[in-house]
Amino acid sequence: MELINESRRLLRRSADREPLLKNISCCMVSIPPPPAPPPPTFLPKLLVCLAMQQLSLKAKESVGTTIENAPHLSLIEDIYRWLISTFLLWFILAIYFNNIIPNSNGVRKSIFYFLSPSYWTGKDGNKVIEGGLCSCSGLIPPLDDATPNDKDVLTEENAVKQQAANGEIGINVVVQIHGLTKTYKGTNKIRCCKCNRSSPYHAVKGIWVNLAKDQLFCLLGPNGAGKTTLINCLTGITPVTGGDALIYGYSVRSSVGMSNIRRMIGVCPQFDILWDELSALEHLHLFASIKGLPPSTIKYVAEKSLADVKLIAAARIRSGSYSGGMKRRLSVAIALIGDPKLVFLDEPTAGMDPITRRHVWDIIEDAKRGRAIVLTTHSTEEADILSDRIAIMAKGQLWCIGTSIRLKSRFGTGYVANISFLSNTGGQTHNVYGNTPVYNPDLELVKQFFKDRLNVEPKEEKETFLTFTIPYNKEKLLANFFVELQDREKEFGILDIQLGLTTLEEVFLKMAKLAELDSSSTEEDLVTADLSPRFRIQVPKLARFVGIPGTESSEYPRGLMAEVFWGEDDTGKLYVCGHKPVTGVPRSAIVIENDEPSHRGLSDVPVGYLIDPRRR
Ligand SMILES: Nc1ncnc2c1ncn2[C@@H]1O[C@H](COP(=O)(O)OP(=O)(O)OP(=O)(O)O)[C@@H](O)[C@H]1O
Repeated sequence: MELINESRRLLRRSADREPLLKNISCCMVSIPPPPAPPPPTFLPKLLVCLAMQQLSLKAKESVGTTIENAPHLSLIEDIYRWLISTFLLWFILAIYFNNIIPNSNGVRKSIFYFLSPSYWTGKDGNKVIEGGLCSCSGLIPPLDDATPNDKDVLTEENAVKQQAANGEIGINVVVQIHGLTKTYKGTNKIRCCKCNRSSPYHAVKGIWVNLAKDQLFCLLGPNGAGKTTLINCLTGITPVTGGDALIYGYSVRSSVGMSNIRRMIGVCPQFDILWDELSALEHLHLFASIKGLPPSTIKYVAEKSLADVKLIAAARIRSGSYSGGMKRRLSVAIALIGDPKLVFLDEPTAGMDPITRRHVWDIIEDAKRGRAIVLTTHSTEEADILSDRIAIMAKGQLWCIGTSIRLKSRFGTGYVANISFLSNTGGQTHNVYGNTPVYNPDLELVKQFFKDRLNVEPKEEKETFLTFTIPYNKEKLLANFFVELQDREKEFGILDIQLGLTTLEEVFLKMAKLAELDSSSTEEDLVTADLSPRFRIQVPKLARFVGIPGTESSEYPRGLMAEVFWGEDDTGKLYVCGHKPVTGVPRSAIVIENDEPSHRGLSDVPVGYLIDPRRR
């Protein structure tokens, strides 16, 4: 308004009118002769203001003229033409920038993507790329072609490779993953005239696996194993860097394939993607419409889905006010709506109470029919109950694959026998259900019985129970052993005997440990530092006082040492950022660790040893 008032004031001054008109005619086409509009500012909002102003001014002047002769109408037409053209310009720019600016997953199209014919034809080749606009991506180091450590993973890999070589996909196979690799590029970002480089990270390292129809395939793994990355690659959220995956025969590497895949899949992402302002019912209506359900069925389908996930009572409440568990249930309902042929559930029951979780398990169990489900979870119980096949993933690789029983029998420590005893309080023996005096529990006798017959010691021992782990090689003895144990129940004061396989959790922990050991054997735990022009050594990470090997002399019989200081670079890597002057190791100092350099160092640079100069 200030601008309009200012322009009015200017217009009143006839001396200023001439140059102002010139200005206007430069910037706005076909503007009729005076009275001229105020100076253009190129803002569409202002164009509307101008139009309104002109309309009110001219409406007064046009009193008594016919509508055709009204002089202000052509001006308003021009202004609207400008509005439409600027709208189109902004709209096209919005689409362009939306495509070239990286999304939350760092994925974008190339700057000249619109020049590629594939963009317009929809044929293959219209690929997305990763990285920021102002960052130069580093080179991706090649991934070593590692052979799986586990024989079942290797068998699966060979079977898929064989099928891929013959170009065949089994009748029941829904997803065929061909050596899928995902490497997050290290980027060089320029910040404050400084170039920060982050190193590339192999999140998924060449996975070969077939996923079948009517089955739930579970990916178990510790944090950062690469489960979500694998799902993101299969759902097209993030582009793969190597290998491929065929979903119902369509490749995830092709944009056409991906658009066909998207029509067949349902996804429950790890983090709920919901609109706070919409209710559960509105969400389901929206997704049902997007998935192309006939409008006449949408209401019924949406209400049924809500009933399945027990959200009927909250159907019309805005999702912004839902609890975490309610949001997860809504996300599960969204993933299953529209009868998708393949469903990805990324930690679907995270944050749910045990009752709701069990209810969602029933829904997932029912949903298996006629489709394949890929589930990631941290709950071994959930994996055990729901899965037809389980793969344990760590450090981007599969460490084992198979049914729950197969994994337990291959990687579990054996059978677990839990023997519960009657409680023995205050010299009186009681049945746990009442006060009826019963036989005295004799834990020692039972321990001896296990020792004599199976040669096993209790793994856990409490006043009222004993737990034994029985190795698989004793399997043949078990039938007679437990018959005898049951016969002597009263003599031993046993209340209950339970025999089971080792838990999936044990298998999970074992695999996670194996992966950890494997990576720590290859990861660097030494940092090279120059303690002076003379002394270049490898310093154990976070060491404070470091002895310099080979510096013993008559002056310093225990050699030289330095106190070092640590810093972290922008990528989180530790480096020696400083040190105190090199001095002799005090006589009283204690050497904490002095591994042979050949065991720890990978180069010719000697490895410093840890010392504590203050301890005596
Ligand atoms: N956009 C990204 N850029 C760089 N590294 C990433 C990116 N996304 C994930 N990573 C890294 O890839 C690895 C695998 O991450 P991912 O989220 O797939 O693990 P996850 O198994 O799903 O873990 P969680 O169980 O915690 O969800 C992690 O080390 C993570 O830091």
